[in-house]
Amino acid sequence: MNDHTYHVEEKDGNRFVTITNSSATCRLSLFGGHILSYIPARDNRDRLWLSPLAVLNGDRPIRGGIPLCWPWFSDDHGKAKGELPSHGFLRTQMWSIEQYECDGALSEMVLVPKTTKGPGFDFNCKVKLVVKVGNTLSVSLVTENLEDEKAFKINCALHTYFEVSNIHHVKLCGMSGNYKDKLDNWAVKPTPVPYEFSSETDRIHLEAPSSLTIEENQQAITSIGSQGHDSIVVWNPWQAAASMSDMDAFGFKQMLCVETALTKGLMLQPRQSHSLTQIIE
Ligand SMILES: O=P(O)(O)OC[C@H]1O[C@@H](O)[C@H](O)[C@@H](O)[C@@H]1O
Repeated sequence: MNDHTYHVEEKDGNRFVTITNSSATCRLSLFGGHILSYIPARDNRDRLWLSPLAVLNGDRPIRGGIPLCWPWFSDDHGKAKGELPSHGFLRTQMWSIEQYECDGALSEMVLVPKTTKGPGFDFNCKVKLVVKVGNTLSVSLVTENLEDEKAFKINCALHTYFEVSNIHHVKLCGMSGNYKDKLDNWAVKPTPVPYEFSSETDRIHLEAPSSLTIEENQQAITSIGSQGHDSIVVWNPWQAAASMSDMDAFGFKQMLCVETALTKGLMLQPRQSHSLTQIIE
């Protein structure tokens, strides 16, 4: 492997791509178009958390990294809960590489899913994931409406699991306004100040800051830029991790999901395109 290429490895019916350049290494799974790790060369520290129990063979969505939610978020698909897959169907299909470029320090890969149609969504559109690996990791989920006359509604999210050393010492900085609390029947509550974590957390923040920072022990460890979103989702399962088969009971201590999301329903007009971007520094 040289600095200007990427490497593909086949394992357990899945294909894994490693992009390496002078700035960073990024590993992704073609099942789900799913980024698994992002390690800048300057400090060799993975910014993403991947569950040691994650299932990577395509049997189920991958726990950790950057799952892609599309064309709906969570169970907001208009049908009874469980009738359609939570977070949509992009994260459970094979993707392929459409384009790749690298100048030695910055690599850009474009991936496309096998299909954009599935139960619950039957519109003509193009979806692509644009991954830029350099001193920052930039991920854009782009949706283009290819219908001649029909508009359609989408929600989506870059459901990123950030690695932390100990959630008890973590603060999320830069958030304001109200959030809807899924754990309290969607009650609307003010964002806590300081924003710390001591129990299960599942919140849709209704304001959409373009810049957030995860601090640990008063030190900024990861910055999160967001574009094209209307909300930010913050999730940590805490004790509920114990009942998840792909997460160990104490895995919640090492992760925090901060998700750049569209949850309010975006109407995409014919020939219009939308890009949801997260930039990790
Ligand atoms: O287990 P999943 O389907 O990957 O979802 C994980 C979590 O994803 C979050 O985005 C949701 O707000 C939570 O309610 C959900 O539990």
